[in-house]
Amino acid sequence: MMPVEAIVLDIEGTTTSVAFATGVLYPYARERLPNYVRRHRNEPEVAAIMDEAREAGGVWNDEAVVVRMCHWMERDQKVTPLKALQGLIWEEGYRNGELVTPLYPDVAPALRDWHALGLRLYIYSSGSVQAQQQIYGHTDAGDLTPLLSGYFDTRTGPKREVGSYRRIAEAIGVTPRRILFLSDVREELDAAREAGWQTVWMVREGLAGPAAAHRRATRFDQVPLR
Ligand SMILES: CSCCC(=O)C(=O)COP(=O)(O)O
Ligand SMILES: [Mg+2]
Repeated sequence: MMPVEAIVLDIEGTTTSVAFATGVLYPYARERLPNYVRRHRNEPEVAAIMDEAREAGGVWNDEAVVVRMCHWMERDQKVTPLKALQGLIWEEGYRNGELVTPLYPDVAPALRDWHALGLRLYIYSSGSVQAQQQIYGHTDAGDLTPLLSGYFDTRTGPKREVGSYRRIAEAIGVTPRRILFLSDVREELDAAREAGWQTVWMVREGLAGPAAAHRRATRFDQVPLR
C-alpha cells in the first residue's frame, strides 16, 4: 500500500452514530420541514430547492412537493434537493444551540493527529456540503472545520458509483492510490476501491458484514495510513 496523502470521510456510521442521524437529525428536519418551506418559500435558495424537488419528484404544487420530500425522508432516500433542505433546517438548530454533533470519541483526536501529520482531510457525505459544514462546525469536540480541506456531496455523484470517486480524486488533485476512504457502507467502499482508492471499512457498534476486500477498523486510532 502507498502512503496516504488524503483521507476522505463518510459521516453517518463513520464519525457519528447512525442513531444520531435517525433519532435526532432526521426527526428534527421532518418536524420542521412544512413550516420551514412556508416561512422561506420566497428566498432564492429555497425556491431553487423546491424547483429541483418538483422535477425530481414529478409533482407540481408546493404541497405535493412537501409531501414527496417527507416520503423521501421516511425512506431515507438521498435525494439531492431534500438533503439541501435538511441542511438549511439543521442550520437553524445548530445556530440556536438545539443541535450539537456527538462524534465518536476517537474521531476528533485522530483528525487532529492526521492534520498535524500533514494529511489532507475531506468529507464525502449524502448530506449537503452546507449541512456537513454545520455538522463539523458544531461538534461536542468543538469546531473541527479548520481541520478540513473540502467537502463533497451528491452533487459530485451518488456514493455507490465509481465515477463519484474519480471526480473527487480529480478535484483534490491526489493520485487515487494515495487517497484513503473511511465508510461504514460496503457498496461505497467497493466503488471507491474500483476507482483505485485505499479503503477501510469502519465497523462501529460491532455490525460486521460478510468478509470483503476491505481492511476493517472499529476506531480511528486503528486506521492504517498506508
Ligand atoms: C449524520 S446524518 C447527516 C448527513 C446526511 O444527511 C446523510 O444522509 C448521511 O449520509 P452519509 O453519506 O454521511 O452516510
Ligand atoms: Mg455512512
